[in-house]
Amino acid sequence: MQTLDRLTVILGTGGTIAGTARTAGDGVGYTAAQLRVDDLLAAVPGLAGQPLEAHQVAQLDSKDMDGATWQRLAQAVDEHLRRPEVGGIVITHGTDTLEETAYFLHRVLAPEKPVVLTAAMRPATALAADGPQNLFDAVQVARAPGAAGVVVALAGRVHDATQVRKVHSYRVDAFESADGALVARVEEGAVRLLGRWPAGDALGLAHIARPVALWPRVDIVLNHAGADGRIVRALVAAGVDGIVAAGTGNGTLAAPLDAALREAEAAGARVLRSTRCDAGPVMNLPGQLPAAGALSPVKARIEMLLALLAS
Ligand SMILES: NC(=O)C[C@H](N)C(=O)O
Repeated sequence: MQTLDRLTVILGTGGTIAGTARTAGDGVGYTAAQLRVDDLLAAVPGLAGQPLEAHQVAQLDSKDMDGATWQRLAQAVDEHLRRPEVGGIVITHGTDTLEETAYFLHRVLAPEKPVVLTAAMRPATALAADGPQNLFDAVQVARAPGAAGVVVALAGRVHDATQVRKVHSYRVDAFESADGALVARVEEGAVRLLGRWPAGDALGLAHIARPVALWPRVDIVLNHAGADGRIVRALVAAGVDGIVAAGTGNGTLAAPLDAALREAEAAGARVLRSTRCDAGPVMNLPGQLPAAGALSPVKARIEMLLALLAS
């Protein structure tokens, strides 16, 4: 049973939450000069005196997130969660690929203790930085009785790793859950549960232990007006192992793209149809390439990568 005085471990990975702005009015997230996770904690007076421990796992703009950093992060999360005195983990991350890291950790670790990813849309030195409040909220989520699984806490809302997407390039509340279903809200430091904490079956760290240079190659191809099969054929020639097609609507594909994907499948590549729409599932229909269900293209890519790692 979780008690309120258990330790929360904060793992820093970089992102705009750790970024410094060029000028006080720069609200876009210049991240070249990055603050360490201890500096981020020091900027949140409300966290003083709480049982926290901070470690720097990476220091990058999350557009540059990669498999090796995921391996290191999953390893660190697993190690800290095994410590009986640790009640939960907070990960500070960039917003750009946050939903991918959250989904990856969910599928690999499916932790019983809470793992809360948080971020900021504005740099730490912006006039009205959002990082300190998000970090404070994330710690409250990690310490909330009953909290579990991989979630994302940002702008007072708590999202399930499987549902969350970045939907806005600039707004402070840049994330949404598919169909609007939130796990919880954070109000004045209190966590109000609205849904369920995420749960699932963990694949385990051994599943991703292969050196990243030997991981299968999975790419995403977009359907659009005038799309043809040239990119797909180039990918097959380059030795791609899997292709996620971000289709239109319910995963529909222009005829030449569909034909090229079927050729890729016949040549041995795994193929999945997802949708470029912001929400909604892609249904499996007779005679069509396999569907990714409710997974967004980037999460379907992770799912395929993990499936191919098993083979
Ligand atoms: N707001 C942000 O965090 C954006 C930044 N480029 C990142 O993902 O690291």
